[in-house]
Amino acid sequence: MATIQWFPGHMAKAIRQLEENLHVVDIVFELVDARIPQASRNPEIERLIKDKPHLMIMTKNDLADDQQTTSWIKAFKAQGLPAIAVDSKANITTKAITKITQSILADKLSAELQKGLKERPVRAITVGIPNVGKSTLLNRLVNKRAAQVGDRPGVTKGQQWLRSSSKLQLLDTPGILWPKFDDEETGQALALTGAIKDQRFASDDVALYALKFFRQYYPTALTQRYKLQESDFDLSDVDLLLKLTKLFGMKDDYERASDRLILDIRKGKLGRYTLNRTTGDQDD
Ligand SMILES: Nc1nc2c(ncn2[C@@H]2O[C@H](COP(=O)(O)OP(=O)(O)OP(=O)(O)O)[C@@H](O)[C@H]2O)c(=O)[nH]1
Repeated sequence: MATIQWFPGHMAKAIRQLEENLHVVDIVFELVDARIPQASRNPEIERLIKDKPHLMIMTKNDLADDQQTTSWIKAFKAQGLPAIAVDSKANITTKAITKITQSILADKLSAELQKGLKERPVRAITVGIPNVGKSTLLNRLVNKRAAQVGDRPGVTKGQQWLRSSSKLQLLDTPGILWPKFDDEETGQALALTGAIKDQRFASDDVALYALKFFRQYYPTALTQRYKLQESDFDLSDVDLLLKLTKLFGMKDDYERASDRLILDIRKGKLGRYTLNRTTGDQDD
């Protein structure tokens, strides 16, 4: 399997900037892809954030398996991490995030009021791996008519606070983390969802991973989409990929067929799915 080349210089700079920005925010919005809540998490994040209040935002929830999302929210909560799942394209997202943020910070905010301080907006930064949906969420959260609220002390030069509402402001520059994968499955899950650039992986490897996974967890989605027979499930993953290649009219070009399968899955044509399963929770 190809290994991602993260340039140490870029990584160090991103971390430095994140550490600087952490001083000026009340809360960190850590974004993970709801289809891969584990693979899209950077394991260093907790160390970087330290004691800062922290909200897990599971993006692309419209593409993920609802039951799994519910289990993941519970699992995060059990680790002391409040979590919410969102579709950044939906209007209700802003309200839901503002509400949960206010409840996480309720004690801090009411203590400030009791001290006689003025009511103020909460300040947040979004962080997450490339392609997880940081810009899309930021655009959803920000009231574009009155977006910029100007430079404030402490913010890295050139950065701005963006106003979401009277209750919430966001740093315009998200913190970029990198995915880390020491095992093949994590890499394949990242590749299948499009979190990693395609050319880094052999598409047939990713397609075989996808077939194995869908056969186990969403067999009906697979049979219905490609009009497979139940007996096709007796085939090995490789033979099933070859069968799909024929069904797609691609003769023996299994690489092209792999690309097509991957694209179908990414676009949600096989329905909603979650690749990282919470333990002890199987459906189908
Ligand atoms: N279906 C769905 N797609 C989403 C959602 N959020 C983001 N996307 C899509 O995911 C892709 C990546 O979103 P971006 O907002 O550009 O991600 P990013 O984290 O800012 O990416 P980088 O700039 O690479 O760090 C885009 O094609 C978005 O349309 C969501 O909630 N649901």
